[in-house]
Amino acid sequence: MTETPAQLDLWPAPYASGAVDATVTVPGSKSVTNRALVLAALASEPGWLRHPLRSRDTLLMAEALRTMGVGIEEGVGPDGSGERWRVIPAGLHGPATIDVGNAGTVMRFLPPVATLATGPVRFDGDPRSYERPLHGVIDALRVLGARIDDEARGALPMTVHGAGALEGGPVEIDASSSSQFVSALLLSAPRFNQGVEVRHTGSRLPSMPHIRMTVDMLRAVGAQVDEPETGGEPDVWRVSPSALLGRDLTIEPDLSNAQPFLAAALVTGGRVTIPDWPERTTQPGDALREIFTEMGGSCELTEEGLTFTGTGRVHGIDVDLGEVGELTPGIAAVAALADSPSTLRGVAHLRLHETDRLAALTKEINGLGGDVTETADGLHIRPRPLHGGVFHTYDDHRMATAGSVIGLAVPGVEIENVATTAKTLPDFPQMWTGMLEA
Ligand SMILES: O=C(O)C1=C[C@@H](OP(=O)(O)O)[C@@H](O)[C@H](O)C1
Ligand SMILES: C=C(OP(=O)(O)O)C(=O)O
Repeated sequence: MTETPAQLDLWPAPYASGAVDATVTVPGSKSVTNRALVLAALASEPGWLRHPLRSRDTLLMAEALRTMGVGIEEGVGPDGSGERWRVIPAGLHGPATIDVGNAGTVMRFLPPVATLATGPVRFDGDPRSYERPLHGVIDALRVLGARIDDEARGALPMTVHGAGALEGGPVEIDASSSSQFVSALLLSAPRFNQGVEVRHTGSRLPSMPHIRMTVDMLRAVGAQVDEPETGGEPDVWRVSPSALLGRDLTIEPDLSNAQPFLAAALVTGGRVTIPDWPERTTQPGDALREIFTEMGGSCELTEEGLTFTGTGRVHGIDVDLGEVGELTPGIAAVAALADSPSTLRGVAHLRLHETDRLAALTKEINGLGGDVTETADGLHIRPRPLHGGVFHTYDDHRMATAGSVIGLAVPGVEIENVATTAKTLPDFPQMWTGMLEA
């Protein structure tokens, strides 16, 4: 049956009649929260997470760890200091069933953890999770000594038969389809008998800042990591076996979720401040300072946070986004509103993200009158006058926020299933309207 508009869940994206001027507090980073949960669960003593992100992806991670025996007490700190979760490690056990949703971090980071549990741990998730690459993790874990039943061969659903320990040691993987393969193996490696030596053998390795984030967070809990950027062999990471410390960790705001708000300043010629923007960070969203400046704005990092100011003019950009792939939908949205063409390169692997992001962006921007073509590894975007219409999101949070950016500048854009932003930013619609009312 074909879907009629009446059956769609449509959210009229607010149009900005003038320049936005707002301060927007952005919740914690998905990538940092889910790494912190895994590392705290594998530690030898309890730990705390301050300001963790509470969203679908992080609640799935917390629930999965609980199912294997970890204690996670969600709560708020005293005197309105915000969300504060206590993680109490325990002997990991099956039988357990883990719902990964469509969270790359859950489907990739937890199979190595499950090898350390006693008993079978079943992994299942949204239909899209069956299509997302997982072979790098499955094949590597087998080489390192794990028993896995993957009836779909290299994909979900599957069962990891945890033996309470994993031998570990050297392994080669091709992580060109997802950096999360490398991060997954490194995060659990201190608990493998021999630790791990991961050698990436493929061509490109995307999302390097996310691998740096993994290495930094491992070191912060006491792990010993050798890696290419501090003098190690290229494309080789080594983690030694060791106990991990329970820490009291403050989670940074999610800079990729700050993107639509910064984009709002850029496309309306306004000003947006994001408090608590870290001075130093491994989050890929930090690259927005440079990318959005090149596209026509300017930014300043002060004690108040990052203030981004637009001029009302938006320029196209030619940029390799391989390191910061998750920023692509938001950059494409801004590029569609620019005064010159853009070429976004280095992001072929986005075809296997929450949805095929290259196809989805092309179809939806063109559906509003745009002129976008897919290239082998990205998008070519020639700005055209856009008109209103339905912007489909394909269960992809970043499609919903990208469409909302276009809606600021184009009257009559309706976002289908804006609730999909719950994956990483459940309050997005309220935050967006709040920004415009400020
Ligand atoms: O490790 C992480 O937290 C992430 C790594 C990246 O994945 P890919 O390397 O698969 O793109 C990124 O796109 C994703 O949003 C989060
Ligand atoms: C690719 C993304 O998520 P995941 O962690 O599910 O891979 C993303 O958030 O843009």
